[in-house]
Amino acid sequence: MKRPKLKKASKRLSCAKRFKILKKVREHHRKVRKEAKKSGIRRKAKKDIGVPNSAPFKEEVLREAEQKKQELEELREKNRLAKQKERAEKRKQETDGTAADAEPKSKKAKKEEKAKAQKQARAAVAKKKSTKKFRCSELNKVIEAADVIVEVLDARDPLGCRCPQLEEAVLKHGGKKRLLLVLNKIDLVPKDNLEKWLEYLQVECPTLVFKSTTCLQDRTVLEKKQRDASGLMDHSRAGLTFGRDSLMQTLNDLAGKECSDGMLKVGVVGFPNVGKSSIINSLKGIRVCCAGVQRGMTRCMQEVHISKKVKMIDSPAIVAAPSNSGEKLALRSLRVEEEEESPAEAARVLLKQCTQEHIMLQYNVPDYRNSLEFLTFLAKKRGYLQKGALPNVEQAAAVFLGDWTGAKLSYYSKTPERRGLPPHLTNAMVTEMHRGLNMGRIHMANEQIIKRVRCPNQAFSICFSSKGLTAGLLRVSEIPEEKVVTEEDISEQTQDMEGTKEVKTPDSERTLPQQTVQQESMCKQIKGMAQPVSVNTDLLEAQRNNDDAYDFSTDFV
Ligand SMILES: Nc1nc2c(ncn2[C@@H]2O[C@H](COP(=O)(O)OP(=O)(O)OP(=O)(O)O)[C@@H](O)[C@H]2O)c(=O)[nH]1
Repeated sequence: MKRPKLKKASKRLSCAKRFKILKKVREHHRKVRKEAKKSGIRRKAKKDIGVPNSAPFKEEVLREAEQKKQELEELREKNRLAKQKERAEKRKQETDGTAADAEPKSKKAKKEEKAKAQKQARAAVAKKKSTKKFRCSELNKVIEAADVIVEVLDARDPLGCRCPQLEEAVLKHGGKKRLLLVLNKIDLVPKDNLEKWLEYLQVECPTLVFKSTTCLQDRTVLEKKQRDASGLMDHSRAGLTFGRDSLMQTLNDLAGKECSDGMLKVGVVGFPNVGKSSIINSLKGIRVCCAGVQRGMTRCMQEVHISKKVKMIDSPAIVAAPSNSGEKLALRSLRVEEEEESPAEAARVLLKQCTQEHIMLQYNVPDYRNSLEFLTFLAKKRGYLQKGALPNVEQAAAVFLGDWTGAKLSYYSKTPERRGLPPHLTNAMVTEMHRGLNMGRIHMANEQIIKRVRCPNQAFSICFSSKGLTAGLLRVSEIPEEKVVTEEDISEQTQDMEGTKEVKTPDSERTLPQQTVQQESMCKQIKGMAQPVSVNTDLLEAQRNNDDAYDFSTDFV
């Protein structure tokens, strides 16, 4: 039997199917909109509903609208043309450099010139401050202003740090100015040696031992650390100060006795890198003066209030007299500073004053025949290499010299046999220097400090033969004129150097070493601008003798 036909298919759908369709539609619309947006088709503009026929004055309204439309179009066209013109002019100015553009340019140039002039002025001031004459005049100002002069001595070579001219300049005031010796860096010398030196110096002048903190931070860093919960107190060896109380007590005593206005001015003087600034920083408890391995960091006098009664004055280092022997000058790298001697030469002179075994032990290098070999070993060991993986002897020498004035190397000098007072001191002066000081308390404090401080073992320290007092220049007139290298000189020299580099002569064998020597000397003069890259002339020699050497004129096509 045939089945009856159904009336009509039902439109009923399951919900899932219905939602699926709706979703698909939405997606499709989204896609269309996206594509329309991409192709720049805007939404359909709203249809103007026009003016209904029933409106009164329909004709006038339409005419007015038309007029407005035309006006708007004209304005748009005008703007478009003006913009076009402006753009064309700008382009023209850019290519031709017309007057319109020259104005902002000249402003820029003026600004640049001003900045350059300011930079030059600053450089000139910095240069002036680094001259020996300026340093000397600043030191004289400190001596003049201070009631007490603290002469800082590096405990590793106390005699070499004493300047008879300075002591004379202080003592000539006949008791109005007091002189104190402070034996700093006591943590770098063996205890026995320190005690001997203290005994030796105390006979001539009141001496206090001191160990400065070498890792102080400035106020901002300190405050930040205090705020930070993890900021713990620095109890490391470098962070400890010894001798602060003793020195402060002595200065407070002097402030009570010597000072009428209640504020004792204490000038801190000495040769470069003996630790003048570090002592002031240690007394203050924060980093107020610049201290560091670099020589001659302090250039101007700087006053620091330590307490209500005591004010310290940091001073630039004493200028050493050129009449001093090479051995004395080498230790504090004084001639290297003036670029009168190369670091390698100063290192050679210094090595001659030391026992070879001690140097080998300290630097952990094998037996060496001469200073050059030692420096080569040191350069290899520390990885100071230059082009072609050759040991950089000059760098090794500079580091070696830095060690001798820095904060780590342990060496000591033996006390000389006493043969009376030095020529610049008299018995009356010595008595005057000890007047009013509680010497018993100072001795006790010194002993206590020596007991507490951790000193290196004599067996691991370098024994060094000191060459005695170092003469200094205290009169500005005695200092010879220095040639101040200006920025112009530098740029001229650099240009010359570039010129020398460009010279091409057929006989390259002769010109190459000459160029190198010129460049090296120039580089030495332009300190800080470039690192001298020394060329191993032996290598060049070897290349010249090498028959198989690559010939560019024949092999290179
Ligand atoms: N181990 C040790 N190092 C110290 C001590 N005092 C200073 N130093 C280090 O010696 C170096 C020189 O210290 P400075 O305070 O800059 O010496 P300065 O005499 O003020 O130097 P200039 O201002 O350049 O003349 C720094 O690297 C200090 O960390 C000390 O008591 N012990």
